[in-house]
Amino acid sequence: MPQAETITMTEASVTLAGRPVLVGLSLTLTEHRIGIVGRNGSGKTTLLRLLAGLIAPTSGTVRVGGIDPAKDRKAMLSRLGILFQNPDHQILFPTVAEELAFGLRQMGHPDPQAAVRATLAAEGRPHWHDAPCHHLSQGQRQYLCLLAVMMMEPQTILLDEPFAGLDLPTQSRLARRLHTLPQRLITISHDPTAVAGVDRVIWLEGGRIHRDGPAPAILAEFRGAMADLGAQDADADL
Ligand SMILES: Nc1ncnc2c1ncn2[C@@H]1O[C@H](COP(=O)(O)OP(=O)(O)OP(=O)(O)O)[C@@H](O)[C@H]1O
Repeated sequence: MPQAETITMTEASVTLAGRPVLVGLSLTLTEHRIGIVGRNGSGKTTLLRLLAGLIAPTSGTVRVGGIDPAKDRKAMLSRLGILFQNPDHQILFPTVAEELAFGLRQMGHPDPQAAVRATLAAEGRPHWHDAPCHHLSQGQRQYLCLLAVMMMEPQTILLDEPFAGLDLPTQSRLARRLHTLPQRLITISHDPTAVAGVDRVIWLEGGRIHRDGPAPAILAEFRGAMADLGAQDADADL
């Protein structure tokens, strides 16, 4: 797999329904493991959508390997994959095999069906092939979505709260699996545990970069600030 290309944002802002949601973000992302933390409503998911080209900046620029992700969706198939927080926002097809084949077909893969069979066999889940997606549990559906993304072998995978709604053993299994992936991972979470050990943490606050640096220092400060806010009943602004 080729090295993940640099992602850059230059003074990128997003206004939604007249409200500034992201404000003047300038970032150069080159690290292998990146965490983005922030409170509810701080703009994390909007940033992920912006990086993936699902929305365009209201002003400023976003480039993935020099390409505008909002303008060239096809070029992004091999560059960016997304694992959404809710697998049901991602799954489009009734059966596992159809779901897994879709991305490959979009990419012009010569034999998606054979690739799906091979992947399910390698995962020890050949019995999933014809299973209806809605018969899988939430954790299994999320795993299915991860498999679909992995099969497309994008350079970078964007993960939105990947551990939310999963029980502890499923979280551990997913964390181990993610850890071994050769791709660049950009993980978005309100939970500092989900991004402990990454190379770089970006802390968003009110749509702006509040802190940006090594995980131990930034996460210690983030935990402290969240504990202080929690002690103050400070959720009225959510
Ligand atoms: N389509 C939209 N129209 C208007 N406002 C929006 C839209 N999408 C998001 N927002 C607002 O933008 C802000 C940031 O939302 P976003 O979902 O990016 O935050 P988040 O950090 O991912 O939050 P959470 O942790 O709760 O998922 C919120 O105040 C939200 O209400």
